[in-house]
Amino acid sequence: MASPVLVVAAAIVDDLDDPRELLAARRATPASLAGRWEFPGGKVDAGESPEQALHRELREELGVRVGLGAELVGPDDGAWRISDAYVMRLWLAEIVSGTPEPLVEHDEIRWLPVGQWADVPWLDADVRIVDALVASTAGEAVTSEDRSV
Ligand SMILES: Nc1nc2c([nH]c(=O)n2[C@H]2C[C@H](O)[C@@H](COP(=O)(O)OP(=O)(O)OP(=O)(O)O)O2)c(=O)[nH]1
Repeated sequence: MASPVLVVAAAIVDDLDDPRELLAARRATPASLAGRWEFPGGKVDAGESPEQALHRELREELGVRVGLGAELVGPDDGAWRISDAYVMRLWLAEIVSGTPEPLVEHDEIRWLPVGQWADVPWLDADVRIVDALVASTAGEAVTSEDRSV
């Protein structure tokens, strides 16, 4: 069987040191995925490193440049198996220039506040990844109630 194609994506947060908002993107295409939310990103092209591909995809899809933080290491040889055809790697990221807009395959982007990161209909394969992301950033994401004490 052919080895799965590598997809790279970003969990873009407002602040890598204190992540409170997560950027989710709603797919407009293809019809089978339209209306579901995902991490912006895409396939790695021949000759690209995963990180190069991720920067390219975020420029093309959202019009932003990012700084990458830690990778959210997955259970499938360090990555996240998302289907028979694809395996995904995901990095935390922070915008360093540009204002994100849904330029290509998305019709909406949304900053999800802390505590509501799972509250949109993510692509099926992303649900466990969002859960892992919430768990991995829980220690850093301080609620507004915490801040006031
Ligand atoms: N970008 C992205 N793709 C995901 C996620 N979760 C998930 O199952 N996928 C699937 C959807 C697609 O079937 C597959 C490939 O992603 P893609 O369609 O964004 O790749 P791409 O931008 O390179 O697409 P294209 O230029 O070939 O049209 O991965 C996710 O969180 N982000």
